[in-house]
Amino acid sequence: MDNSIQSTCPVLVPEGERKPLSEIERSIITRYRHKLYSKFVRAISDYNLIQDGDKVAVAISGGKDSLLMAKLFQELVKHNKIKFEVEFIAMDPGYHPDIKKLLEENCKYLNIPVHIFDGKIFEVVDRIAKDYPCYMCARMRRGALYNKAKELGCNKLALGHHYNDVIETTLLNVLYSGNFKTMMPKLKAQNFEGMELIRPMYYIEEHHIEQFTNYTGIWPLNCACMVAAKKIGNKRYEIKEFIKNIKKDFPDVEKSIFKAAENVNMEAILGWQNKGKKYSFLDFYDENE
Ligand SMILES: Nc1ncnc2c1ncn2[C@@H]1O[C@H](COP(=O)(O)OP(=O)(O)OP(=O)(O)O)[C@@H](O)[C@H]1O
Repeated sequence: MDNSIQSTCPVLVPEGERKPLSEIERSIITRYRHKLYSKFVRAISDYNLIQDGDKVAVAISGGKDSLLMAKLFQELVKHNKIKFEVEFIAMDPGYHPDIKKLLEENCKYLNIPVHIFDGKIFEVVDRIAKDYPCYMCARMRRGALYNKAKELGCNKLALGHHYNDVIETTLLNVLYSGNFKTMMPKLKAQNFEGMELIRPMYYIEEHHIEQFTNYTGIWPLNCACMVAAKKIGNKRYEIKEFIKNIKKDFPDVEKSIFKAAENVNMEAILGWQNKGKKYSFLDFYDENE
């Protein structure tokens, strides 16, 4: 892969003035309806992510994706088609005080009543997982978020992963881990009984989130990590560039990668795993002769 490609966090800094809240909220169902709100609602419906009676903890890191997700949830609650409740949660993993202030200010400006709680994850990860901080951080973060969600009486935890995260994860697994595994729109939590993780931004394209963020004039948190930042190259940014390059010759490449997980042909698969057990096509080769 080209060594000159970006291996650190891309930074999003909106060019214009911050728009009034009423304009930002209106834009979600007018200017950005097709690109954002309709796709959010469609993923919730296609994958049956939310039902009447649910209480969803919406996880906010303060980045562009989760700030938008919070506003999309508020819009959905307002529309009242599904009778469910939301709580907004943000775990402070040990952010620099200026970063934390930006998170608080953005949530206040956007009228997102967020519960910010201490996770102290950066400190622990830096101490015990110096070489692979991202993996450990993600695991600890997930646990902390589930705990908080449970404490608030929620049965679902919503994360702000989007369409491009899904595609990049699928490709990362094929290219670097030698397996075919996508990022699922929902899954049951393993260590938190009755709790489900949902990804309602599943169909939303990242460049549309960037367009929206630019339009709002809100400065999201960029690169708030205090452990891995600048220490290691991030394969995800390399994959982003890689996809961007293939897209020049094959504009539908993202759609194809996304669809691949919907169209797995079980007659052309050598092996698979299910509930921790491995299978080979040979195990079933002589069946139904
Ligand atoms: N400190 C945190 N507190 C609460 N939720 C978090 C936190 N960090 C991450 N999340 C949740 O996990 C999702 C994925 O995290 P990741 O670090 O990959 O974010 P990202 O792709 O940079 O998205 P974002 O723009 O929302 O930060 C976020 O969108 C958010 O829902």
